[in-house]
Amino acid sequence: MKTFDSLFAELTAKAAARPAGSGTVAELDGGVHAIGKKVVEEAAEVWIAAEYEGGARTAEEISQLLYHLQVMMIACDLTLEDVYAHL
Ligand SMILES: N=c1c2ncn([C@@H]3O[C@H](COP(=O)(O)OP(=O)(O)OP(=O)(O)O)[C@@H](O)[C@H]3O)c2ncn1[C@@H]1O[C@H](COP(=O)(O)O)[C@@H](O)[C@H]1O
Repeated sequence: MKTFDSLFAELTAKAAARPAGSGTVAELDGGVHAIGKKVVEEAAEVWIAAEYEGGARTAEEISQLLYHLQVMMIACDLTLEDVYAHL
């Protein structure tokens, strides 16, 4: 099973290698403004799922929010340690 750290390693490698067809590369190329919109959209979907759609859908939406947050971290040249330092 993937973890937050292993997904971040995978996305970092994709950002460096830029394989064709990668949604991560496409999202990074969209820039911080576009990535920010995805973060806000997914955060809203977490809220709606938690309030109306049950645990399974909420978990799925949270996973998508975590993904877009990681894309934002990479776009901003932030490491896991940069974030963990504030936990
Ligand atoms: N975990 C994720 C992941 N979570 C969310 N997403 C993206 O976020 C979108 C969220 O889905 P929604 O249904 O909310 O959005 P949507 O409006 O239908 O989609 P869009 O029209 O906005 O693309 C998905 O369509 C994916 O584009 C993800 N994209 C990739 N990953 C993982 O990231 C890794 C690298 O992926 P690639 O860069 O695509 O190879 C792989 O392990 C993937 O499994």
